[in-house]
Amino acid sequence: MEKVTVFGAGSWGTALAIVLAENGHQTLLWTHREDQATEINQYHTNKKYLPETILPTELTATSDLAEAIEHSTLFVIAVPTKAIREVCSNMMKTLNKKALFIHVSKGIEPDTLLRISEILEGSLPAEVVSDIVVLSGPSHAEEVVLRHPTTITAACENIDSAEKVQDLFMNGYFRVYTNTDVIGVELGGALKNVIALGAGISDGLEYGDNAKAALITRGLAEISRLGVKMGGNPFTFSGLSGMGDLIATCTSVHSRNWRAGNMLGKGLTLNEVLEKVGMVVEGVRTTKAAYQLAQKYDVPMPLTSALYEVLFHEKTPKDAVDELMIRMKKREIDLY
Ligand SMILES: NC(=O)C1=CN([C@@H]2O[C@H](COP(=O)(O)OP(=O)(O)OC[C@H]3O[C@@H](n4cnc5c(N)ncnc54)[C@H](OP(=O)(O)O)[C@@H]3O)[C@@H](O)[C@H]2O)C=CC1
Ligand SMILES: O=C(CO)COP(=O)(O)O
Repeated sequence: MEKVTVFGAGSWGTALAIVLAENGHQTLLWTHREDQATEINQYHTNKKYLPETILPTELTATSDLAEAIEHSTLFVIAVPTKAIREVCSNMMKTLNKKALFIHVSKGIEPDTLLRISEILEGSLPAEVVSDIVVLSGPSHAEEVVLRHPTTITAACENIDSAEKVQDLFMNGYFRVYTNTDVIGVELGGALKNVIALGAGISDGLEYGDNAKAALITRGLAEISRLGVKMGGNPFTFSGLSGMGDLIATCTSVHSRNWRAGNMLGKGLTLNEVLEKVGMVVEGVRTTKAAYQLAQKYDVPMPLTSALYEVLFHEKTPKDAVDELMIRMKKREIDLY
């Protein structure tokens, strides 16, 4: 059995910490909120993020970052994309040993256009990183804590590190596959959130199943188009971290991104929506990054562009959909 530290006690960090603790690993959950660490240690709950869940008593929490670092050399990074740099920078005040970094965040940084593993590589000196593995796939925390069957992918160019992560997490309800295509896995996980916002908008407008199926299918086409141009393996986009996660996020009431889109489709403003969801909606910032990537790589991404206009330039969702429908005629398959 191993010692593992999970950094970030939101819904996903907590759910993964439960999986690890149930697998027999000595798991410490770090939160930047002292009151939350106390709640987890005393009451074995995390009411804000997983209100119905009782945490295993073996799972302990701390708000002391130095203690969290000291605990292990296996670090699960489970904070939102926009917090990764701050967490790394704080870690570097005490981190003086090599650790395996397993990140589970799904985003791309606007302006720098970096994926999470690239942000980690740039924020952490090589002396403290034994490897970086991304764990990503269709996996809502709310279902994992119910021990419902879940499948996910651990990706690293070094297959040994991916297999190490597979062994750490795998159990009877949490099945982990491996992949060496980090670019494809990270891009699939981040870009599906953009399309999920669109699927939520479509449902908010009550456009029905035809429209949502179109969004998922054409969304996958534009994710793959960009992803392949950026160096991802085309097959990865039809795997768990691509199509799998896209389906889960576009069709689930658990999805923060779908829920946010749904409220936008019903007419709420972006600020009202973010206030109501109360958890990270990664797709908003990633829409900006994806729009910038589409321009940088000269890849047509009409759904992403339409969403960008809705989120950042006050286009109404209905106008955006109408304009998508009357674009120039196209062939469906653009690889011939
Ligand atoms: N939820 C899910 O089912 C899944 C989520 N993911 C991904 O995992 C990542 C985390 O998502 P999720 O757990 O849902 O997010 P939540 O919004 O549920 O939780 C985020 C957690 O990160 C903490 N946090 C935010 N900023 C900082 C900071 N600067 N320093 C330290 N801690 C911080 C929050 O603290 P505070 O309470 O103070 O805000 C909170 O504990 C996202 O990238 C998401 O896309 C991936 C798969 C599934
Ligand atoms: O990535 C997720 C499930 O795999 C979580 O998606 P949401 O952020 O939309 O809830």
